[in-house]
Amino acid sequence: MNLREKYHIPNDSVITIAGTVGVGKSTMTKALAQALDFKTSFEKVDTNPYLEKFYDDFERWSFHLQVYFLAERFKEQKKIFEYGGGFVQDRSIYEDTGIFAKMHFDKGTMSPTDYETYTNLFDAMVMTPYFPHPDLLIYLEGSFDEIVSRIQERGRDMEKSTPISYWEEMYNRYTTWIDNFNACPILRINISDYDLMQDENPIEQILEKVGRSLQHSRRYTRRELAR
Ligand SMILES: Nc1ncnc2c1ncn2[C@@H]1O[C@H](COP(=O)(O)OP(=O)(O)O)[C@@H](O)[C@H]1O
Ligand SMILES: Nc1ncnc2c1ncn2[C@H]1C[C@H](O)[C@@H](COP(=O)(O)O)O1
Repeated sequence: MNLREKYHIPNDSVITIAGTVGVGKSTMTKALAQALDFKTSFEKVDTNPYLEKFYDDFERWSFHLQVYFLAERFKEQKKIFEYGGGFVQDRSIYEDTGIFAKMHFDKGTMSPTDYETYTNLFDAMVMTPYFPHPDLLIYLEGSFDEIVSRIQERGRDMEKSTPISYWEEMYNRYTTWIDNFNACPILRINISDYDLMQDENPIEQILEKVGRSLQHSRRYTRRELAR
């Protein structure tokens, strides 16, 4: 029996991993996809033509970057749909608007006109009945100090030279965002409870929780559809 069968995880599930920069989304995406024999959908950082420019000058590049990310994630979403699911996705599309675009607008590094254009585009593309939402959003959380030390350790120059206040603002916004998120079911995982780098890899404990959350959410969806 494979791990998908063991934990009752349907073959066509779409699981998205959310959380602040450096919390461990890519690491979790790889580990889960490997255990489940699912495909992965990663954010491409190295080939992003705007990201470094954005960290150099938020005001000049924030709109370009958001439109770029939206297009990339929408293409990935289409690919996931065409394959019929069976994916783990590194970061959800909801964080682009709920965290990043909003934060730059609130801080004055995205103009009101650009923000309105962006949110109109986002709503037209994503917040419709035609957009397939993930079956489960796994939210990774942990202490701010641990997350900042992971960003430093990973060593992307553009992130290392960004003031710590930026990461702190983002961290606080994530906490509020997840408490109000309702686009799909959520499973919260604290990085201090499940350390994927340990010798005793806790992936099966995570799969057990994923399986239970997926069954619960599918039962809920069926009940809602029957109403
Ligand atoms: N469980 C863990 N324990 C220790 N370090 C970790 C763990 N998970 C990830 N890391 C490290 O933290 C850094 C950020 O992880 P990453 O998966 O790239 O985060 P994200 O995709 O959320 O930005 C990387 O250097 C990674 O090796
Ligand atoms: N929507 C976004 N706006 C600004 N910056 C973003 C957005 N999505 C991702 N990013 C940045 C944050 C990090 O520097 C890299 C990759 O994110 P990570 O959380 O490490 O996967 O892109």
